[in-house]
Amino acid sequence: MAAKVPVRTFNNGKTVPVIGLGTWKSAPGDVTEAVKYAIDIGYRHFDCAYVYGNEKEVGEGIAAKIEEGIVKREDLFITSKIWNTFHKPDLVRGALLESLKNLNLTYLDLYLIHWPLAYKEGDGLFPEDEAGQGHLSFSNVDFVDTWKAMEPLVGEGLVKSIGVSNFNMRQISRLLDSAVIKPVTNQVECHPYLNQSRLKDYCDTHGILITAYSPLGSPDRPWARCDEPVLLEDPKVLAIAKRLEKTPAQVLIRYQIDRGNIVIPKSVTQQRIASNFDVFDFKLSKEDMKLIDSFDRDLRFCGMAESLGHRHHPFENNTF
Ligand SMILES: NC(=O)C1=CN([C@@H]2O[C@H](COP(=O)(O)OP(=O)(O)OC[C@H]3O[C@@H](n4cnc5c(N)ncnc54)[C@H](OP(=O)(O)O)[C@@H]3O)[C@@H](O)[C@H]2O)C=CC1
Ligand SMILES: CC(=O)C(C)=O
Repeated sequence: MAAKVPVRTFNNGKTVPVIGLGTWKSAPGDVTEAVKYAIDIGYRHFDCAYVYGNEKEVGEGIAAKIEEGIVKREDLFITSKIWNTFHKPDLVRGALLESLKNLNLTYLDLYLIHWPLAYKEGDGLFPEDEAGQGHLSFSNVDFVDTWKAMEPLVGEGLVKSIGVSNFNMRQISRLLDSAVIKPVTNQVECHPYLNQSRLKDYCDTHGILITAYSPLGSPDRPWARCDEPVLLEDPKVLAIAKRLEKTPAQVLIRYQIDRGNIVIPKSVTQQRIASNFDVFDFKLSKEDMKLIDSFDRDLRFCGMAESLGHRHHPFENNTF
């Protein structure tokens, strides 16, 4: 039997496994097998999103393992995210129902506002503006109003918890001013090159857990440039991994766990899915944590450059 994954507790008392499998860029043809294998070896947490275009295939992996009797639905923690074109309050419930249908589930454990940015409703997931120069068409919907439409979903039993993603400190503060339900997590890019220490301190103060996305530096992001540093090949990370007799990925994953974060590395490769999960037999020393903290270089790999100019862009104006 697979070992139990340690959990963290949200501000609403619900628990979340500290490590989950990311699914962005996992091809529909690969992700079902990846999810099935992950469940077999003990993963219980899966990070999904409508915009990843593979929820149906993730759901097939989950359904297969429930059918086989390996897990029950309540053993699993499934996250999805509302995409930017569905922020208008009257679209929110329908967007959730669509993800539930894709995933073949009756409820989600966690539903996130994927970005604080709203795009024009109804014209595909990346609507272009009238000039048609590849510029995105924005919507004026305020994420505070989107949040107000998400809150009733908890009472309805369609989602157990709600949270945000890619929110900066000011945006969380605005949300908290009117929220009836506090977000349980802010899912943000987080790794040694962008360790988010100030945002983390702010979130800690308000009982909001950080979920670290792209913890390995997202080497397969579609816009990666060959002149950008590769975190998994950083000689300083390699040296720590060698000294501890761990893989660089294990060190990067353990870094998040030892900071109190939740971490969601993505892989569709069985051997990596397994080794990324094999991180519960060691802990980084205080000295190594401090050393890795010092690698920060404010380097963001998922900057949402195509939405610069949006009034709710989270990373413009040097806001953390
Ligand atoms: N809320 C948001 O806006 C965002 C959320 N996310 C979420 O976070 C997840 C993780 O982030 P992501 O950007 O995918 O990037 P990660 O940092 O998790 O890196 C994934 C890449 O690393 C490779 N990899 C995985 N394990 C290893 C290993 N042990 N050794 C070497 N290479 C490895 C994978 O390859 P392979 O698969 O081929 O094995 C893949 O190319 C996403 O999948 C998604 O669920 C990510 C970005 C934005
Ligand atoms: C990967 C992802 O969630 C993005 C870019 O929004």
